[in-house]
Amino acid sequence: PTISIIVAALKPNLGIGYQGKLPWRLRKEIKYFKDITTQVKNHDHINAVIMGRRTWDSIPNKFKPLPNRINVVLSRSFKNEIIDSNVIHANSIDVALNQLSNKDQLKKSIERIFIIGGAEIYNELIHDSRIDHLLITEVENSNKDHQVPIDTFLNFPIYDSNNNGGWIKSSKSELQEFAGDDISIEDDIKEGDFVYNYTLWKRK
Ligand SMILES: NC(=O)C1=CN([C@@H]2O[C@H](COP(=O)(O)OP(=O)(O)OC[C@H]3O[C@@H](n4cnc5c(N)ncnc54)[C@H](OP(=O)(O)O)[C@@H]3O)[C@@H](O)[C@H]2O)C=CC1
Ligand SMILES: CCc1nc(N)nc(N)c1C#CCc1cc(OC)cc(-c2ccc3c(c2)OCO3)c1
Repeated sequence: PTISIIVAALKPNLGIGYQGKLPWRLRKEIKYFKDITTQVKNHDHINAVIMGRRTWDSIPNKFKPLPNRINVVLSRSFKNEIIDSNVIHANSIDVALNQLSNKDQLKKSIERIFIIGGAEIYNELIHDSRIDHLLITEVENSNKDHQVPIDTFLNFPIYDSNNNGGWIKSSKSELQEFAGDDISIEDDIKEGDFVYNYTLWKRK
């Protein structure tokens, strides 16, 4: 299965969190995240989401485990175990990927794997050659008089003019193809002071 990082980040500094939570509540963005991480082409398959322990802790209980997806939580103090049919604990990304490839212990085979945060996980895995795609929701603040409190940032090389870490932004039609026709990819979505766009990045 392909492995994609999926993240919503405030330009230009790529802020992604504040005091352990999301810095914003973007209704349509949450639906996009749910749809794109849940949707499978083959209904005998299921997708997996991999997240750091702090992100797991920060998701409100009523929303976790994220439904219709295998939830893998990473912690260095976890034993590697299957908690229930949809929750797996792992103490490294390698163990997590091995558990997901172990067909006989999973009811359905995995179609896509999404790395869903947070900062520590993103900033480690952006350098991992196993990551195939970046799905970045580029968020901008349209109200110059309103500062957005942020304390957590991505360290992604992709916007550096010279090297951009070998990543290149795909066209909107390539993103639409990745998402499939059931997911509408709107441009310049406005919610409150925020304007945001969904983007797909591939390796050169
Ligand atoms: N804007 C967005 O799209 C998103 C933003 N966020 C934000 O990110 C922030 C959380 O990020 P952050 O605090 O960095 O925490 P993370 O969610 O990245 O979790 C960090 C924890 O994951 C475990 N971990 C990290 N690397 C490894 C590894 N290689 N192997 C095993 N376990 C590992 C450790 O757990 P342990 O300490 O137990 O060993 C570590 O403390 C929050 O503000 C959240 O809202 C999160 C998701 C999406
Ligand atoms: C949903 C935000 C998001 N967008 C994108 N583009 N990529 C991501 N990786 C994420 C994420 C995430 C993890 C997360 C963190 C969180 O608080 C820190 C809450 C949720 C969350 C997950 C499901 C929800 C929901 C919130 O509200 C309604 O349903 C989900």
